[in-house]
Amino acid sequence: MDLSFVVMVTFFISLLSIPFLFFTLYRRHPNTLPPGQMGLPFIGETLQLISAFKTENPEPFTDDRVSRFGSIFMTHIFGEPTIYSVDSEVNRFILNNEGKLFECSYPSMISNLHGKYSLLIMKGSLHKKMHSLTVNFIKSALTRGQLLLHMDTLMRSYMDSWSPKILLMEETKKITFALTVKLLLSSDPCEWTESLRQEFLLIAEGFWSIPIPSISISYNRAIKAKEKVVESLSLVVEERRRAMEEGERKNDVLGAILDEKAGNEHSNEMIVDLLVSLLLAGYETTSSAMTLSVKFLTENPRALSELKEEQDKIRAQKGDDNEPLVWNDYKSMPFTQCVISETLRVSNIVGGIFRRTLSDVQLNGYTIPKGWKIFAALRGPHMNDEYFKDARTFNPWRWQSDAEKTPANVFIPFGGGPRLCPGYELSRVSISVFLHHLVTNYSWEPAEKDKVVFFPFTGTQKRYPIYVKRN
Ligand code: HEM
Repeated sequence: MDLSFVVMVTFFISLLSIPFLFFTLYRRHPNTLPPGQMGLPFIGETLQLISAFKTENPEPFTDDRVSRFGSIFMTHIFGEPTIYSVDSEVNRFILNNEGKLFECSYPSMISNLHGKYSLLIMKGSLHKKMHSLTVNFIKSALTRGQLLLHMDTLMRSYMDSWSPKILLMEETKKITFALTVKLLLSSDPCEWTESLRQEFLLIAEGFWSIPIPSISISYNRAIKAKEKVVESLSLVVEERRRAMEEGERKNDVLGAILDEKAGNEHSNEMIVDLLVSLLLAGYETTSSAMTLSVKFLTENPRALSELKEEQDKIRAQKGDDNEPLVWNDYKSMPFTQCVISETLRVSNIVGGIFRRTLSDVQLNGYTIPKGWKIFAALRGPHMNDEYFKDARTFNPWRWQSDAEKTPANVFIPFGGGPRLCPGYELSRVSISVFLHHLVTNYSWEPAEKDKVVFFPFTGTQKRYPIYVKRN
């Protein structure tokens, strides 16, 4: 039988069964769920959400529903009835109760492309162990200084290769990829890392596509790219195991995984999935934050001049222009940190996180039944005037005066609880070093009008074309 016929039949059967399933789910707990609306059968409100997040101002999607239903409402997105929360306390509760009341549950296209041993998907004690191994390794690599040195060298050499007109988003992607590969595998940029990066671009394009290879070209390409990446990285792991047997040690994440007591018991599949998850999670996010920080600074000349003054001072204290930044330099950039926090707050690189309830859970007076999907919209509190005056305006100075007044559970661009982003400090340091070299050595201006969008990833529509000139 023709495969596409089978797919179509399956598709229509699921289409017909969704209202029934939903009706059954909803009827079991009719009065305990938050109010909301479910949109069309099967696709629910997914298209409204996507079209809002493809604009510069996605807020009306949530504002409209919050004004009618409150800060926790019910909707139907990405194939499932979902409880959508923009309430900061509820969001924090969800994050902190990971593994107890909730568990990570990304839409299938994302989880399929990650693999079952991805840090984002793994659960239980293995997740706990691998999460803390990653966090500890990154922390010590940063504070011991060797990672900062790599960053410095990489950023200078990439910036030296810039032509007068660049797409900043593409350039920052190359930089963050090279840096992550160095951190994970000690590999320097070469043909192999570039071809690996091309495969990662294809994988990322497959997120948010319909997860059926026979009807989605981008998903099909992403699956094939993932297979190539797995094959390529498996060879690296094999080779490293052999080298370690001969006594060779490398100070990178792969070395740390193989070095630990159970290192030999970890399968290649597990190690590769873990490496892939770090590359996927760190790559688009940090490069978007770098690009957007430059865009926001360009549009706020006063902020740019204050940041440049701070960075020029740091450079002036160095013996010569090639002297790399060290940890103490990073720790003496208070205004740069305000710019980074404000960029993260306004751009909401990760707009929210998906979870599933592990039992019936009480949230703000509602009972959310076991098995329901929850979306904790991290973006909601970040864009709320109650916590941030003129929340929709980029204002880095707010972090000088309001920092102590903002409750800790409100500003959470890196999530929280057991799944707190292991790359949170790494990305802040990378953005700081990037801004340092950019503002102390270059001037630039936008080459075209461009705008920020939030779907499928946060970034700019035209990848931020700029004319750039070395001073
Ligand atoms: C601006 C940059 C970044 C932002 C905004 C960001 C944001 C986040 C958020 C919100 C989460 C929580 C997801 C959840 O709870 O389900 C997360 C998790 C994660 N991030 Fe990041 N991230 C950034 C950079 C990085 C970098 C540089 C790396 C790696 C080198 C990284 C690796 C990860 C991984 C592996 C997870 C999953 C952790 C787990 O589930 O245990 N991220 N990130």
